[in-house]
Amino acid sequence: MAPANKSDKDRVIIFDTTLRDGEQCPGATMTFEEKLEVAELLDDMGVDVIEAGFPITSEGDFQAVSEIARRSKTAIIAGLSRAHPADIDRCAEAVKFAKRGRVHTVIATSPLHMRVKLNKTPDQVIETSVAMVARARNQIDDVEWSAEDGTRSEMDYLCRIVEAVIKAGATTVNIPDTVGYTTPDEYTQFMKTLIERVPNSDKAVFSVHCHNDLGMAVANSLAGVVGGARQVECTINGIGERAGNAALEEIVMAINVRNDKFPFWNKIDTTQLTRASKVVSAATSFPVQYNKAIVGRNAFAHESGIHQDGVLKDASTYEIMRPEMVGLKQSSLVLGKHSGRHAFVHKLEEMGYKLGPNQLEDAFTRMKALADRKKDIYDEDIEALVDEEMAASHDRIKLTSLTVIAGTHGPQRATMKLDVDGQIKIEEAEGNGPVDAVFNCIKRLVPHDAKLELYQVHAVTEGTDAQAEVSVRLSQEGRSMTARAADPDTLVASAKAYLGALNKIVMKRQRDTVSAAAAS
Ligand SMILES: CC(=O)SCCNC(=O)CCNC(=O)[C@H](O)C(C)(C)COP(=O)(O)OP(=O)(O)OC[C@H]1O[C@@H](n2cnc3c(N)ncnc32)[C@H](O)[C@@H]1OP(=O)(O)O
Ligand SMILES: CC(C)C(=O)C(=O)O
Ligand SMILES: [Mg+2]
Repeated sequence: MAPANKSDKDRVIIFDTTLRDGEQCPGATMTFEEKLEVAELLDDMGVDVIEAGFPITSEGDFQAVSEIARRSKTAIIAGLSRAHPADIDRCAEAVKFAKRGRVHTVIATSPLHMRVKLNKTPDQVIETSVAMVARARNQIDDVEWSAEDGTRSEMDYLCRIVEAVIKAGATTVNIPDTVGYTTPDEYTQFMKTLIERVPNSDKAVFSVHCHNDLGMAVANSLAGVVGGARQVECTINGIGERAGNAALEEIVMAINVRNDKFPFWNKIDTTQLTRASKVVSAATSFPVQYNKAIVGRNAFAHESGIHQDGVLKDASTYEIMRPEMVGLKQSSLVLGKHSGRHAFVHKLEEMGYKLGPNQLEDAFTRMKALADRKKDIYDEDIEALVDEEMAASHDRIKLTSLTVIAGTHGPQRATMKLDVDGQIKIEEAEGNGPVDAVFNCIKRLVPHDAKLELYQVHAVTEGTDAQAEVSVRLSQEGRSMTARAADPDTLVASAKAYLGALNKIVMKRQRDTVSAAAAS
């Protein structure tokens, strides 16, 4: 039913061709089961017409279209066919199982395509179109006719052929921008002129089908609707021939968000858009570009401090739609080198940390330093960084700097600067490997007889730039102390972990001395 302030004439029929035009692009072929899964999802999310395939293509495509037709709930199931008797019959046979089926027949109408590709005169193309639409209508009530390369066709000729196919029984007339050539104002005018000049245009729904060769598929589709079309052909994630088709999620959200400019309505449940994007991406193995409108992983993510601060104060500062509208739980604040303190504090609070002003400032500085070296900062990185910050706040021995020479030509050599009770000390040491050199350096700087009982390294997150988390256990006089430290540099993490355990030993010894003195 139409929303309160809208009528049926403002309704835009959403025709999804992910399973036909989407699947046509190299590498996007889906299995039978994947096609069924995508079709079910499209049906559930309120797509009006699902173009399930091109039945003459192969036995597999015929079976997929037939099965999708059998399982269809409310959507019309369409199949594509050339303007060829065998194609039409095969298509009608496949979609006949649907509650509502559609035969979609296509033929090119541009001078170039008719002459070079079809080797037919314009009159022959009209004759064939009329015959094929009539043939389809003899088998099914719902017939769509498409003028391939429509936007490069001559207007007078297009008016003639469109009038003829509507007379022959076409219920939908599609004027594709097959090669993504048109522009928004041109396409609005094109559709307007065609609809005005074709005498029986009120007997069919006019449709747009735009390709993205110049990145204008969505803008052109909307412009075509402004020009009078009431069906939009599109695909999930904008997949399709060459640079793709108009993206369904972008069309639908543009109509929802800018209804002042596009005063139309459709039946899509927008909260399923994110899921649909993921299902199609998985089925086709086509990754979704990070900055893809609506469904890209950055579409509702903010890393810049000024933006994060704005979003925390009021999301509408930097978001023109709420993430819940497209099926996301919430927008995300990603920490990185562009982040500010507001977002950092917010993230810490979310993770259950409450730091004092000095600790917070230190942790923030270290997060920035880490972000300069590491591409992605995960919650685990923050956790490692803050835990270490809290543990290190009372340390008597602190690492100031470390340089290690490693490689195939040993011996490995470490140069280390430590702050020991406020005094800066520097030393060099060699070792049997870089870690050994680092630990030998510490022993020179802070002589001790603790034994190394455990040394363990693992990656905190994924990737070659992941932080290394090192655990070190030292034992002295029957007591063991363990410490952990994380850093993108494994040797720095090793030094910090060793010093963490050593600090614990020193602190413990200090506490024991104080309590012994108190007892005597
Ligand atoms: C703009 C679009 O997206 S249109 C849809 C494009 N999609 C596809 O092509 C995917 C499925 N296609 C296929 O599986 C095959 O191309 C088939 C089964 C349709 C045809 O295969 P073949 O018979 O081997 O022909 P082939 O694909 O090599 O050539 C196409 C033939 O169809 C003709 N043709 C092209 N478009 C049409 C049309 N709309 N109506 C009638 N004939 C057409 C061509 O002129 C050519 O005919 P010719 O052999 O007399 O020169
Ligand atoms: C089959 C038609 C509608 C098509 O995909 C195109 O012209 O791009
Ligand atoms: Mg196409």
